[in-house]
Amino acid sequence: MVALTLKDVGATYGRCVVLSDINTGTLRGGRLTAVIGPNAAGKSTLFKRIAGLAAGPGLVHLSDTAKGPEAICYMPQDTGANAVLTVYESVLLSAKQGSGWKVKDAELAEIDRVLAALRIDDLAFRGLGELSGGQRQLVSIAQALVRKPEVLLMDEPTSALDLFRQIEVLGFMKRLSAQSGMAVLIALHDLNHALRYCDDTIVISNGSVVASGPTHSVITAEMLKTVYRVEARVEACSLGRPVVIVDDSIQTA
Ligand SMILES: Nc1ncnc2c1ncn2[C@@H]1O[C@H](COP(=O)(O)OP(=O)(O)OP(=O)(O)O)[C@@H](O)[C@H]1O
Repeated sequence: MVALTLKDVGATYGRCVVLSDINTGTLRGGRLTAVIGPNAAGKSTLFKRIAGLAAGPGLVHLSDTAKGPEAICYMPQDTGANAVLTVYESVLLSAKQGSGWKVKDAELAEIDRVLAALRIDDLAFRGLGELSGGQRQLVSIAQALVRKPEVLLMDEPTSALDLFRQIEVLGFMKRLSAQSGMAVLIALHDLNHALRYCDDTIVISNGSVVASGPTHSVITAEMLKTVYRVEARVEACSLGRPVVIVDDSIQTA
């Protein structure tokens, strides 16, 4: 199974240093890892750096990969809609990225399978430009999945989805990563989603990793206070699951 390790990784935009000295333990296939942190902490930049779309020092090391650099797929936060294409065409185009133009029956079957799994098969022949924000986000997930990456970097993939779709997509990603051995990193703002679905969590603040490890040990009242500046509790709900309850913001002078 694929394993991703970051050693002393940094990222810069021109002369502006946005990330520095990012070290992770080995991020293994088959697991979901949440990447959390306040706005502008550097989560998207970390994904871009891992995907080779941002410059910076350090080493992004991928082992046990069958595909080499093609193994990594980055699903951006903002998904532009090319109004000319239909959903099906856009997903097919994504599946064929980097390979020839001959389309095999197995590739078409895979597209059908992914669209059905995300319950957007009814949108297949709609134009991208006429979709809602949530529908577009689901199409972006389909575009990423048909590429069959070994490492999938999902930047706030549920931000436009309703509650039902949020838990459906995250539950689906958890089952898929366990079955396929894909390593999935998900930038999230909903910490209860991280607690429920993600095996591990990396906390980024001001361009550095301030905590990482099993999600339940990382999302604590102390971390919420220092990183997010909120008074909060992590308590078991009536079903025994840990949940974050936010009481107040901490006002600083
Ligand atoms: N292309 C760019 N050029 C210069 N600075 C950038 C660029 N993209 C992002 N930044 C800066 O890098 C910092 C980190 O941004 P990034 O998008 O990685 O944060 P984030 O943690 O994903 O935030 P959010 O939760 O708000 O999406 C911010 O200060 C941002 O202004």
